[in-house]
Amino acid sequence: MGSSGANAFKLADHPKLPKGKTIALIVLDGWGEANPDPYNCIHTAETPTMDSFKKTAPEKWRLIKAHGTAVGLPSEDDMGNSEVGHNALGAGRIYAQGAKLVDLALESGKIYDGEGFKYIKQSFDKGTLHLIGLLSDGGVHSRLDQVQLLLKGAAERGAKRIRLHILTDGRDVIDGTSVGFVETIENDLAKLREKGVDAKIASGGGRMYVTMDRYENDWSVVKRGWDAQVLGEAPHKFKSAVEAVKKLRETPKANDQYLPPFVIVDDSGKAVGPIVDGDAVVTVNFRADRMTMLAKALEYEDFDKFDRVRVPKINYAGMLQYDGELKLPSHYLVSPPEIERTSGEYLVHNGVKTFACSETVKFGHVTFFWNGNRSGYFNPEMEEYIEIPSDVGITFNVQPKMKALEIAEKARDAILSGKFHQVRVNLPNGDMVGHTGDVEATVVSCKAADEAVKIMIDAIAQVGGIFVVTADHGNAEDMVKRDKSGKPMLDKNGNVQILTSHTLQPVPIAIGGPGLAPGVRFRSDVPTGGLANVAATVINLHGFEAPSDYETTLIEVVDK
Ligand SMILES: O=C(O)[C@@H](CO)OP(=O)(O)O
Ligand SMILES: [Mn+2]
Ligand SMILES: [Mn+2]
Repeated sequence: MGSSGANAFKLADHPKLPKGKTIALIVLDGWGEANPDPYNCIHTAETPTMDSFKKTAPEKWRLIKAHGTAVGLPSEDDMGNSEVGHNALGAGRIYAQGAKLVDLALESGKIYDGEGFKYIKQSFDKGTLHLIGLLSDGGVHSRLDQVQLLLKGAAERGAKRIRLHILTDGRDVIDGTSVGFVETIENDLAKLREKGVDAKIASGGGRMYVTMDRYENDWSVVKRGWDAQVLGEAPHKFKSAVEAVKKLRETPKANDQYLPPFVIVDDSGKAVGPIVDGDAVVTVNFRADRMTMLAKALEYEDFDKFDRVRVPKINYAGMLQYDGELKLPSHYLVSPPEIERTSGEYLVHNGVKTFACSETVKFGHVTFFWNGNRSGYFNPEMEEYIEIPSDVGITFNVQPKMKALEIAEKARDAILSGKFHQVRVNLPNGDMVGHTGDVEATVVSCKAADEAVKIMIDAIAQVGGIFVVTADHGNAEDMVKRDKSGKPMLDKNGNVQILTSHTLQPVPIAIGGPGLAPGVRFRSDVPTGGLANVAATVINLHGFEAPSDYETTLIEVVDK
């Protein structure tokens, strides 16, 4: 099909469901379902609105899968995340995602035959190959084994001088694991050196403080990385990265996510790996949101977000292309999934006016990811997207309510305005505060999210509309690392190991509201339904049949 005119997007009328209802489509970020437990912050928190759905209308409440192959990830051990979750929610189909595509390209060796690798290879003779990215096996933004394979593959194909610029994690993996990951990669580099490749770690820093900001929330994060990676300047200088990470973790409250930037220096105190003219650079994260800002800094000639001081002439490629619309970066090692004909695009072609809103840290989730990794509007006459500025310079346990109230109020106004048929929001609380590992703050955050849901549901009641409340993956419902039997695991000091990452849990979906036609309920014959089934469901509730290649709808209409 593709974009052969509006007709290609025409949807058939739903045989039973009416058009024109206002639908609030609410995504609670990081809100999974798990057994009651002291580390289940959603259970601990007062969440009367979310609880009421299950209690009062069990035939309109169910769980759906939000991790692993149900969202296009390599295996059932892969926790869900926002990118794949919102892609599935918006696109209604399951696409092999970045992690999987990179695995396949590395396994087959095709990664080395592509245009992107040939492009960076031009620098191997005279220049240095720099790899910049998240160093962990979290599998959300990058994966250690992929970096290891790429390192080896590049060395075998002629890279003589390699520098790594690492970002420590602690968000997709347990805090404190950075040391082990750095040791592992140092081993690999030592083996390469034995083979005559000059391979070293050149710089580093914690992902949330250095480089991996998103949606232009705080450019100073990217600047800190630029200074270390490109200019070779950082407040902390060390002889080795293992020493760096160990030392920096000794300061009170140190955390892998927030380690300050450091550079590795030689005996004379000179940085071992600034990026200079003639070098090649690969950003090794496959996921887009937290690499886009750096990609702009590396690629754009006109750039005014911070003073780059020196802009080296480099051959730069992303692991993937991070933004298909902006064609950013223009060179990449693996082609991203081609997500097209998303529900958002169908709806604008069928007269459904859409409003989308979140705060900065999740704004791209309900727009860019939702629309298949596409920036901007399909049709500005039919859509309005509102971004509420997120707090900057704090960790979100300090303000766990975040902007939930503001998002809900904007959505409420949009619902009451009568201008929109779909009002879509993401409430970040469970996820963003869950990632801090602060259990008490996460409880507060979940309550705030629940209150926000109530505001929107009340507005829907006023206009006779419909609500669909769901989530993109788990996080706040389980805040502790568990052994196989489910018991919390302890570290060597006897403290429980706090889980800052997402989970493998399913997420709830609830539908309701006075506009929901009588007889609508969840089908019982889609037991393995997942996030990708939501798009067809919502399209039905707007009064249309879903495209035939979409994952099936979760609802049926029984005669009443
Ligand atoms: O913060 C992020 O980048 C990820 C975790 O790595 O979370 P989410 O997928 O919820 O955006
Ligand atoms: Mn999320
Ligand atoms: Mn998250």
